[in-house]
Amino acid sequence: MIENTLYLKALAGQSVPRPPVWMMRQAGRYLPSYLELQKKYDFFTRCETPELVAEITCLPIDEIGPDAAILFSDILVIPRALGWHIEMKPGVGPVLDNPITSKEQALAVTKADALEKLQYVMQGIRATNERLNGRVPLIGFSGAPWTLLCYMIEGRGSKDFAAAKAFCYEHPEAADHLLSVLADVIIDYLNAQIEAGVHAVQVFDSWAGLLGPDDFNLFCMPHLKRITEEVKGAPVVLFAKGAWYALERLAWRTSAAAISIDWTVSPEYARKATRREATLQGNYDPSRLLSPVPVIRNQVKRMIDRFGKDRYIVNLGHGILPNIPVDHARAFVDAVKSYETS
Ligand SMILES: Cc1c2[nH]c(c1CCC(=O)O)Cc1[nH]c(c(CCC(=O)O)c1C)Cc1[nH]c(c(CCC(=O)O)c1C)Cc1[nH]c(c(C)c1CCC(=O)O)C2
Repeated sequence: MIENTLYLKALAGQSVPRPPVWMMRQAGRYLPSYLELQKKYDFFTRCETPELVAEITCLPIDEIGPDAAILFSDILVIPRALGWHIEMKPGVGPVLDNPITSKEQALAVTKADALEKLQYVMQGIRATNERLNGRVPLIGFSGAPWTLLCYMIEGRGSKDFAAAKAFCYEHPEAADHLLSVLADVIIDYLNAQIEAGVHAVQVFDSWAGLLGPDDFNLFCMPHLKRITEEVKGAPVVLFAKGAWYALERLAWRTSAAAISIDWTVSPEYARKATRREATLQGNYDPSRLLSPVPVIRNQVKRMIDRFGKDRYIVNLGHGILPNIPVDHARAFVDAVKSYETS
């Protein structure tokens, strides 16, 4: 039994006294307690050790108090399970040792034993639920096929992922093969997470907005749609960052329970684009958490007034930044908890 059901109620479209709140990347580098663990263990050791996963996932629950926990892991565990060696370089981000450069390499990718290699995540989920002890629901997640392809071809983070885009435009069949295999793995992976005990899953398509509407239809939409249809037993939330033009499609032509949005669209636009009936999540500008606390409080209140308290999950429009003072993160969450319609 889950004590705090606000997040799950919002996903189910049920009325709530106030909206739930959590923050993307809430278990991360703005927390001094996390930085202590970062010094002791390397990144993928943290991801692969169930006790550390449980401990890190619970840090923000104990210190900040959001209404849901997100499993500590990373989207790049999938390319790792497919055989890529990845290093998380401080100040640089993820670096893959031999990114895909040829059509032949992309066509040779199969799902192989990826799910077996990811079993440590399921162990992490079980350990986390024990530690959470039903206080809040646990969110599982995966990267989306397009965003994972970006890293597998580019080999590292990039402003425009120009090499990944060029590859897809030159070799559309090979790109489609890779995206389809990734979707297969993601479906198995999310279903296994649900079986292990997560209460909802979120699919991060962080680089969707690098594509225009037509290319989004080619490289993102069919796979996101299939994932929402084939992941069973828990609500699926889609976050296609930057793809404001696809809000209507994401809400109504997939089986997603909610759509997460970044801060470049207004609440009014997002509600209108999703015909006012979808559950939306977002969309506070992460940099805005640098504002003075009274400003954060006012902006959160106004944001809830504009979205409405129902069918709404308060969140940031992208991950929390490392330089956010913990007090400001707490003020964001507290502002939602003290929300009253007046
Ligand atoms: C694109 C992406 C990645 N990872 C993720 C995304 C999608 C969300 C987004 O767009 O922000 C998702 C992610 N990564 C991490 C989580 C854990 C749960 C959470 O608190 O949200 C989640 C949900 C831990 C992490 N993943 C990473 C860290 C920081 C490195 C460290 O702690 O040593 C954490 C806490 C490293 C990471 N992982 C990734 C990058 C680009 C980097 C380096 C830059 C950065 O730090 O943001 C890939």
